[in-house]
Amino acid sequence: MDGHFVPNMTFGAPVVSMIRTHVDRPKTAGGRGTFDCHMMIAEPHRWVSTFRDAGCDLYCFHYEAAVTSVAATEPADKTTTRKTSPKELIKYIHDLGMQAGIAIKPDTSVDVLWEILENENAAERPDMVLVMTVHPGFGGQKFMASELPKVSALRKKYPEMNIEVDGGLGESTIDQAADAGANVIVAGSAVFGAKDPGQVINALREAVEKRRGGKL
Ligand SMILES: O=C(CO)[C@@H](O)[C@H](O)COP(=O)(O)O
Repeated sequence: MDGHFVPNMTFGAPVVSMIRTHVDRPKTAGGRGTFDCHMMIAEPHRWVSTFRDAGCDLYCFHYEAAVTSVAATEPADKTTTRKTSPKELIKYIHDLGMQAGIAIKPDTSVDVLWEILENENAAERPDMVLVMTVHPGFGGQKFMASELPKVSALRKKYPEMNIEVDGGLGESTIDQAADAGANVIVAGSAVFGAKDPGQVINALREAVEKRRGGKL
């Protein structure tokens, strides 16, 4: 969170880099975990290489930020090329060796994603879609079930794609999200506020696995 795209600020690349030293690389690379960096920031093209170098595995940017990036001035960091369209940005993220995610806010229609997902060039297609189930900016908000039809529509067209939900997820809301087809779950308050975080994580994982025949 950068205080521009959303009205709040959180940690940046140096913190990601420090945490990375305590967490193995992705399972696919023999490690324990994937660093999925949800970039709630304006001008997401400017930070791709910085977060790659910090240890990010999946760089997830907001559709709204990519399409509204202004091209009037050069980026301060001239080592990165300005990328304004989602498909260019996805290719750039892939070129730098990361997976690419694209996120939409509650006010954004899922229809903006079809053209991006149907791109014939795999390098320009996202590996994951994130459907926000709160307005981004703050943890601890109420889950918006109104966003789940977007998840269902995506799952119907893309049975195997990673579909993430974020905001207000916990044991009381996971069934709705999993029923709609979400298989990547972000939970802040429910996990960090729990007496037994591991138990909550297991419950969320099991709810998804149950719907997906044992696979996330
Ligand atoms: O960053 C955001 C929203 O901006 C989310 O990732 C929340 O932080 C998730 O937290 P909870 O809604 O689970 O408390």
